[in-house]
Amino acid sequence: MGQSFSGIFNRLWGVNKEIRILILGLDGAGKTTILYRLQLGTVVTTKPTIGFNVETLKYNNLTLNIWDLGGQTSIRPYWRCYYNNTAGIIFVVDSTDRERMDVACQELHTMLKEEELQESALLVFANKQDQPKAMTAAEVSKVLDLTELKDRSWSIVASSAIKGEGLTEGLDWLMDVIKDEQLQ
Ligand SMILES: Nc1nc2c(ncn2[C@@H]2O[C@H](COP(=O)(O)OP(=O)(O)OP(=O)(O)O)[C@@H](O)[C@H]2O)c(=O)[nH]1
Ligand SMILES: [Mg+2]
Repeated sequence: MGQSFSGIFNRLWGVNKEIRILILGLDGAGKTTILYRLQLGTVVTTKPTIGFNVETLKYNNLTLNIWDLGGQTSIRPYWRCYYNNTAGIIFVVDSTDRERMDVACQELHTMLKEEELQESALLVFANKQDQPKAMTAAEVSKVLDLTELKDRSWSIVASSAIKGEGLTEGLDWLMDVIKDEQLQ
């Protein structure tokens, strides 16, 4: 009996449901490229984002509202205006940008301290893996201090937005976690 109820809930979860996802990270990390790669399946030519892009993506029976925010230093203070009601955060790192890993780490942990994001799951993309000098996902995980995160579902996935690798895998993980947490 219990099992059949949970089966019904599982199937009903997501019907007409809207899920809010934020894509954050330093400028040039590949956020906008990832957003449109996920939505259109192609690589688009981007300009630095001033403000945000928001797109709707159908994922199974869910509607994902994905907000891609500009990552330049001067606009990072505005990220917090978008935190409310966020189910999942996608934090994108340029894995070749070794000089700014400490800045990425700082921005990530500052953001995760915000009250409004305490319930949000975190997916990190160690992006630009097609580049020979890219740090591995394990190396990025270490410099970002991800193992220090407590009481939060998180994962790091190696990706290349240009080649389209890792993106679906990452999104699948994020949606599974959000579903599990909302069904509890
Ligand atoms: N080689 C490689 N280049 C990438 C990858 N993803 C994005 N880029 C390139 O990196 C540059 C910046 O990408 P954007 O998607 O505009 O970066 P962004 O994070 O949105 O940057 P802001 O809008 O300034 O915050 C572009 O030239 C992209 O083509 C990747 O996986 N591999
Ligand atoms: Mg952008």
